Amino acid sequence: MSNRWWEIKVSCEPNLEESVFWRLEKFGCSGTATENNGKISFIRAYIPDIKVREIDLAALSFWLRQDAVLLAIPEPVMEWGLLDEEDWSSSWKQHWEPIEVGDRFLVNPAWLDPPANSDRLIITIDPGTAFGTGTHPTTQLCLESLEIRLSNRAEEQTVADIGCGSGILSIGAILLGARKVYAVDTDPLAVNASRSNRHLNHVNPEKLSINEGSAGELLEIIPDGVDGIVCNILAETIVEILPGLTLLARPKTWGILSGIILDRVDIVSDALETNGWEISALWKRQEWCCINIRRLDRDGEMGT
Ligand SMILES: C[S@@+](CC[C@H](N)C(=O)[O-])C[C@H]1O[C@@H](n2cnc3c(N)ncnc32)[C@H](O)[C@@H]1O
Repeated sequence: MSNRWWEIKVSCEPNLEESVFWRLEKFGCSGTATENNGKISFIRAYIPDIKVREIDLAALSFWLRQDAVLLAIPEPVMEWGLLDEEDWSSSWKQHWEPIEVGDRFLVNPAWLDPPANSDRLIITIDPGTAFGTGTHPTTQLCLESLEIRLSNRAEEQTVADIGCGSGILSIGAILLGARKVYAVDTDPLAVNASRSNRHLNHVNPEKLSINEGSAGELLEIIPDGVDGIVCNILAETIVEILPGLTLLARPKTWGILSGIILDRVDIVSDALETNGWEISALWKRQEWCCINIRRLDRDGEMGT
């Protein structure tokens, strides 16, 4: 018998997007994709049908509407239906084209040939159920920030990718020349997806380690910390794990934090100050923003 998946489709105002993502993540969805026409966000998420019953989906729909009422935003519309494994994977494939990101990257779906004459760094991705196709603004902002951070002495730098999803940011960092990347994700399906994408991109496991867990688990592997941290998770989760990220930092460690909806920047920025970080740049795209950070205690040296 083939595996089946619930496909959940939510249409909502862009400023409800973060709250919808948060609910979907809590619900256990590991695959999500979004399109935004400027006025409405269309979010798709997938979850194996053995994990939830229809009554759970009805409850999810209720919570999404309730969140909108509390935020005084028009209520979202949620629909759901069952897909066979084959339909589920072709549904992904239909909605995804190669995409240029930043000045250097081209993210190419694994089932399409890469463009012949591109001078870009090609990241080949089959996301499986994991987040990270390169189409979401939060992923793009991270890749663009990595281009800046690794434009200088990349070969000397080690990077931690917290919440690696499909592994797209880790692979991007390796292609930019990082010495070593340590990736973690709490979702075992994301860990599997990252490992198979590492293989698809011919990245040596010695250069990119991928494990289940979060900042705490990484600290056991690399007690001396890293030169850079990239973390594309929602604002509330970033605040929660910030003390752990801080333990991974050295005096000159830089950070890239994405997945933050504009009106949640304040909670992240307060937590950053408490944990000894300052914001060096803030990039916005649609409703999302990505914060580039550096340590406050850098022995008086100005960071880049
Ligand atoms: C928005 S996706 C980012 C995926 C990819 N890094 C990207 O930029 O496209 C967030 C990922 O973080 C993982 N995650 C959520 N909470 C986490 C935590 N506390 N520690 C580590 N990973 C977490 C999720 O399973 C998910 O794969």
